[in-house]
Amino acid sequence: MVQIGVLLPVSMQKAIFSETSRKEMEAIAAVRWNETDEQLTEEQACQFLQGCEVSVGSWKTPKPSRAILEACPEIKLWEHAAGSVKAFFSDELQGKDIMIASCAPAIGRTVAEMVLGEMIIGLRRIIPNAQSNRTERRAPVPNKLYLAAATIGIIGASQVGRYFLQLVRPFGPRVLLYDPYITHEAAAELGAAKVDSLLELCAQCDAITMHTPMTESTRHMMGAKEFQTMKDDAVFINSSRGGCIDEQALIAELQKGRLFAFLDVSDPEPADMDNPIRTLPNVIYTSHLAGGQSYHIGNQVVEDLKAYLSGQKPKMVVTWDMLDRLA
Ligand SMILES: NC(=O)C1=CN([C@@H]2O[C@H](COP(=O)(O)OP(=O)(O)OC[C@H]3O[C@@H](n4cnc5c(N)ncnc54)[C@H](O)[C@@H]3O)[C@@H](O)[C@H]2O)C=CC1
Ligand SMILES: O=C(O)C(=O)CO
Repeated sequence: MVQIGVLLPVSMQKAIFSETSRKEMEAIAAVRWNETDEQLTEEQACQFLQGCEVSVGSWKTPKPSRAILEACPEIKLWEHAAGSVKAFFSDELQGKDIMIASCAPAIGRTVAEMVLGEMIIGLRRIIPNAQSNRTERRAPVPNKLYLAAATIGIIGASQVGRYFLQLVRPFGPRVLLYDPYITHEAAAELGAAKVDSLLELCAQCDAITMHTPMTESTRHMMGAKEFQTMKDDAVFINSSRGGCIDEQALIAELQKGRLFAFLDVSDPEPADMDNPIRTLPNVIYTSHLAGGQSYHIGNQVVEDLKAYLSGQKPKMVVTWDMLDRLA
């Protein structure tokens, strides 16, 4: 039986593996579980992974370093029980015969669910109304929008963006998509209309959600011009990376009371204590909790292992050529 080493600390194992997925994994492989809640050192990981063909790690475990791969030459698959794996691709990995799989698809579902909730809450003006009801006997019912009547915009046809599209489609909004790497036809198949200009998306949408990776081309892509072009009272949601937006430019618009923002990320992260996104009434700032840990991740780990053991590829194998477009 193939030997699998699960480097994850016990608390994370509990958060992502249900009893069922744990048993499923034990039925298909000889699983060595890390029995501590400590973050293993690279040296401990080298010991732990002796004889293993698959390693299951995350951010709270050592990365697939040259030292580990040389000490444990049987390792062929490094399963990352989390999202972005870009940081793994250092020169250390060049020439190493290892497949790196990411659980970004599983995390995407969790993020998309939160974005859907935020968009509904934002469009219905639930938060300002409830805030006013703290001091007013009956705060006026504001002009609010239902999803079916709204035009919404997605920046980045990413996995999160696509899951979000799946979730939101039944509500019937008009959906615009901005992503230079997708064709108009592919966008239409997803149920969205591709726009070629970000400003056009900003001008037309009642709510915009951002799902790009942090790259050279996305740094501050939502800047002063874009935020100023957004409609009054539009909702802006960022659960991607803080650096994808010019936070100061957004704050300037928020201070005019024009927009309502949900920010799950900031730049830097966490935001400084005196950052206005913590106190402005028209911002909900959360501490990078959209993805989190869920059974979706453990389920994907098991599915990926099954695929690997039957000679197929895990759901998302990340290769060098994908990195400049990836989160
Ligand atoms: N808040 C949280 O807990 C989480 C945040 N994230 C973040 O969400 C974002 C999306 O993640 P995934 O869905 O995994 O991304 P992904 O890697 O699946 O997709 C990235 C998408 O961005 C598009 N893109 C690249 N450059 C672009 C540009 N200049 N303009 C427009 N689109 C561009 C690509 O074509 C691709 O469709 C990432 O920043 C990721 O780090 C992901 C998971 C959890
Ligand atoms: O996977 C990611 O990119 C995350 O932000 C995890 O929360």
